[in-house]
Amino acid sequence: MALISNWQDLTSSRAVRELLERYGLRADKRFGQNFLVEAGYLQRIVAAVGFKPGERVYEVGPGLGTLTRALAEAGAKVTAVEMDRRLEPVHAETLAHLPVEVIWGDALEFDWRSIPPGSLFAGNLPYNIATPLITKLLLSRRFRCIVVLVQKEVALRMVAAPGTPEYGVLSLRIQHHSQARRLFDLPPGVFLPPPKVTSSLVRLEPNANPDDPELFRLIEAAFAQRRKTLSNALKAAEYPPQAVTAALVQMGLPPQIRGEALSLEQFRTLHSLLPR
Ligand SMILES: C[S@@+](CC[C@H](N)C(=O)[O-])C[C@H]1O[C@@H](n2cnc3c(N)ncnc32)[C@H](O)[C@@H]1O
Repeated sequence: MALISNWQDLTSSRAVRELLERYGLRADKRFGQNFLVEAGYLQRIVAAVGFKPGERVYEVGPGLGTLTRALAEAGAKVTAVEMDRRLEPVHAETLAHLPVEVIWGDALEFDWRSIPPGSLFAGNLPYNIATPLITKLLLSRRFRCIVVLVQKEVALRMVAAPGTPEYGVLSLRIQHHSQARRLFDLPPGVFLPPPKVTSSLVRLEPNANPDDPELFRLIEAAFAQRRKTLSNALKAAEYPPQAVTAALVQMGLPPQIRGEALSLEQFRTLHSLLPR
């Protein structure tokens, strides 16, 4: 049986099945393990990161090391955070002699503020941690580019415009901290095992905006009860109703407007008009 000697060796279902079998492993659902097994998509992900030769890329969830290896063979140094320790002996084969450092642990617990500003990120993210992880990456303010493979439904929420069903707190969080683009979709069949849903690649270019907890308290209150008017939703969260009404008038917005109709800019204005 051939050992893994380049990244293409990891890009077929058969090779990945053999590799798992050889190490007595099964993809573990609890860790969101769906391994990417299609070379063309991997190349497009590597290209989307846009690193210079020798630059470091931070990755979460290297899994068998497929994307990790593709990044390293394309000239990146990689620091990857992986939670599933069972993969350690696999990496000894798949990532041998490459400029890759693996940190074992939960990516949600990792101190992303400890890495240099202007860093790059790439990851085929486990579905269950995608949203909190992306939020943490943005709040760290350490990245100039973040490329993530997520469920299409999450990608649509990330890039949604006001007034659409997908628009919500995540869309506004992403917009506050970055410019986001959904680059392309990946069908379930390019993963092993195939997930139930389509995935999408999203590229974020973070800006320098710090967190604004008070603005996001307002936004969360506005979306806590989506079907209510903005005024009622904010009243329920104990914002002073008269001040909200006056602010809406000043902004030229109808009293019955719902939170989902407001852009980030409008939420910022509303926030500035309400008493602290
Ligand atoms: C969707 S797989 C991606 C594997 C590989 N990068 C690929 O593209 O084939 C997600 C990976 O994240 C790892 N993982 C799950 N939860 C994690 C966590 N909280 N912190 C770090 N890694 C995690 C899983 O063990 C798995 O290797």
